[in-house]
Amino acid sequence: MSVEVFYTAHEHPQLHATKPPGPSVRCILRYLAEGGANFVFHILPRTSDDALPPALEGRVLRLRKDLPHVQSAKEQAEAFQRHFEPLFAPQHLVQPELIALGDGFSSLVNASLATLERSAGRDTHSLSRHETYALLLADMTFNAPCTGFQMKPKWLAPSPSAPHGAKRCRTCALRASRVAHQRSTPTDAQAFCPLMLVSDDPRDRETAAKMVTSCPVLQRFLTYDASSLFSTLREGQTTFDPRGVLALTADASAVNELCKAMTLRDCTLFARHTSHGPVEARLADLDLKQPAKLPQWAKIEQTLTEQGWYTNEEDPQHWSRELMCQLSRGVKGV
Ligand SMILES: O=P(O)(O)O[C@@H]1[C@@H](OP(=O)(O)O)[C@H](OP(=O)(O)O)[C@H](O)[C@H](OP(=O)(O)O)[C@H]1OP(=O)(O)O
Ligand SMILES: Nc1ncnc2c1ncn2[C@@H]1O[C@H](COP(=O)(O)OP(=O)(O)OP(=O)(O)O)[C@@H](O)[C@H]1O
Repeated sequence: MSVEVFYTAHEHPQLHATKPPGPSVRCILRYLAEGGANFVFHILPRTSDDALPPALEGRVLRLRKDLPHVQSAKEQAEAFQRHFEPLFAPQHLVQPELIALGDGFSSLVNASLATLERSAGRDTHSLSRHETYALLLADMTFNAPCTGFQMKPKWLAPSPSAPHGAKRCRTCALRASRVAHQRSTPTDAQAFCPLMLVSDDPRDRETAAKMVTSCPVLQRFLTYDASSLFSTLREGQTTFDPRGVLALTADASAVNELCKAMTLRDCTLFARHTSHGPVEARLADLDLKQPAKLPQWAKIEQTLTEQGWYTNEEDPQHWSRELMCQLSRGVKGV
């Protein structure tokens, strides 16, 4: 699905649905992917003879979905700057930049999205007609000879809500419960325990790395060089959520901290490298989660505990010995 739009930068960068008065650059938005909360588009020149304006070169456009739990692009950018940018080195982040949207932009893109075959469950999602901004992000896709990967590190420490003697971390427990119901997400398909990424034993880290990528350089990066990045992620997850959602007080600042921890538990790591170049690794999708999700997070913890997923004591009909999780091997990883 592609749609033609117009870029101007008179006062500030802006994308228009129709040609505005004065000079503008035509460009093409091509659907790349979508998650639960956002659409992502490649930005291309109109023809191979045209060039993109420097501000759009090497960028993708992220447009937020019209869903109640999704913040506006401006709120996303502000929350990123306030809460997450200070935690990581700039070279390890995908920095969002705001770009304004002209009248009719969302309707134009929505009409194009309607022509696209999208995954069931998400095919009704559309752009908010009231949104006036989108985000420009570094394009982290990669093409040969460049190799790369995208993965979610997820929960790098055991859930503080899990019962004593848990044999599964939050990610492994949720994966096991979904497998029992014949469900699997891309995170489940990663098929390693996140605690392995932060294990003291490099052999564990290497095993996880091999599940992420077949590229030896990127495996080495994940096993050794990414350790401080994963440690910072884990520290944020545990510092902002020391007691777990079930022990949460109504205190607004505790709720906000939990939302930060949950954001750090659901971000994406992109990494890539060319044959002789260094590895470029950046965290993305650091959109502050919203308190509206609290009941859902609490429900997940309750279910994982009550149905025995944490302790590997699930219903015999679904039971299988946990082999993947570090906790089942008696390794704490924290
Ligand atoms: O609850 P989880 O751990 O399964 O995480 C959800 C993710 O599932 P995953 O396990 O990574 O496949 C889920 O990812 P998918 O849609 O399955 O790719 C979303 O990221 C969801 O966040 P949001 O509702 O889009 O804000 C994520 O929800 P929360 O991070 O708000 O819990
Ligand atoms: N900067 C980027 N460069 C290349 N591809 C990207 C980039 N950002 C996102 N994508 C692609 O678009 C997909 C959806 O983007 P994103 O994770 O931002 O959406 P989301 O709705 O916030 O996701 P989630 O469902 O995890 O909440 C990603 O999984 C990835 O494949």
